[in-house]
Amino acid sequence: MTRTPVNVTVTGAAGQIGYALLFRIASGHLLGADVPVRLRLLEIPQGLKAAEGTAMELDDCAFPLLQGIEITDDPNVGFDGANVALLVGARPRTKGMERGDLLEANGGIFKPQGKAINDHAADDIKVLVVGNPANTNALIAQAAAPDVPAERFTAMTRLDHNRALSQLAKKTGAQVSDIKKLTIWGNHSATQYPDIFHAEIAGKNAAEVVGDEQWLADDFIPTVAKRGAAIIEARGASSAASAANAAIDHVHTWVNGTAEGNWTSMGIPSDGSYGVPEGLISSFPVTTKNGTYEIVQGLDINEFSRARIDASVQELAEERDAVRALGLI
Ligand SMILES: NC(=O)C1=CN([C@@H]2O[C@H](COP(=O)(O)OP(=O)(O)OC[C@H]3O[C@@H](n4cnc5c(N)ncnc54)[C@H](O)[C@@H]3O)[C@@H](O)[C@H]2O)C=CC1
Ligand SMILES: O=C([O-])CC(=O)C(=O)O
Repeated sequence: MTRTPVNVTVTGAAGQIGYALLFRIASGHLLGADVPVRLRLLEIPQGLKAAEGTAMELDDCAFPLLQGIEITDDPNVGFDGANVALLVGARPRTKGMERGDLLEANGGIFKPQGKAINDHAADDIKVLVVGNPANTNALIAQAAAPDVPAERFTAMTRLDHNRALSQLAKKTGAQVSDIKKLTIWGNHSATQYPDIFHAEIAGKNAAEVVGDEQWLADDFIPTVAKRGAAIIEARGASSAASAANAAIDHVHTWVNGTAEGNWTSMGIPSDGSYGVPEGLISSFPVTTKNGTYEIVQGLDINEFSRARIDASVQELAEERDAVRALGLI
């Protein structure tokens, strides 16, 4: 194997998403079947023992691509030389709790991690924040890393994107692989807006194929937006395997590119496109190529969509103002 190993840091490695994520990173699903990886598992002291157990299991898989595992509770060590950082460790939302409640508890985690990324990560660092509230946690980490290009901090809305693909496929009888150009706008929260007006199903406009605005408003959008809560209700724990899968998809697409004629959804710092205030980390339709991404421009936003995008962006602005008031950004 001639390629240089890529250093991948995973925080919250001993948690349920970590357990579903690490084996897929080590087996080549994150970066590619020919890319060796070195894993850094960052945990809090109480999580170290369980992380060691997971590392033992990773050893026991004898993954040919896995060139080392290091476990630490020190962010300065955890992010040293990191090329990819998956910030998963956070306090998960429990029954009846909204994401806003989590802002303060999680702010204390993401500020020091952002600083450690600033001081120690590799120059090409790419950051995906999974831990909720993901968009605003990404903003906190980014604000603490002024030397890292702002666009390297992203938040995960790929799970929402995948959920929307699946719901739309079910409704129309299409295969997921027939659906292209679906978009999640805004926050990874109940205000998010899954938009099918530009989506295509086997080349036909998805909104026209569905032809049922009431289903969109009263069924599709709330089902996708509240899926996280529905999983918690059913499982007694928040989404784990599907979240890990979406994290793999997010980074894989960022690094390896979107297919011609398609796009994906990522929470990224706004450049002001589509009226989203600059700097907010909001989900947009993006294409990716050679490890960079671009917002898809020039989409017509109808009234139905405009109101929903604005509502989610308003929530992001409120979260930003709240963490600003707490001195976290
Ligand atoms: N963006 C998205 O689509 C989704 C986000 N999530 C979020 O992902 C996060 C993780 O979820 P789970 O793995 O289920 O939680 P979990 O509670 O099973 O694991 C979290 C782990 O993070 C660790 N941790 C806490 N603070 C840390 C710190 N400062 N540094 C390093 N590790 C730390 C804990 O010790 C624990 O092992 C939650 O915030 C959850 O809400 C979950 C599903 C989807
Ligand atoms: O709702 C939660 O807390 C977990 C989550 O983000 C999701 O499943 O989308």
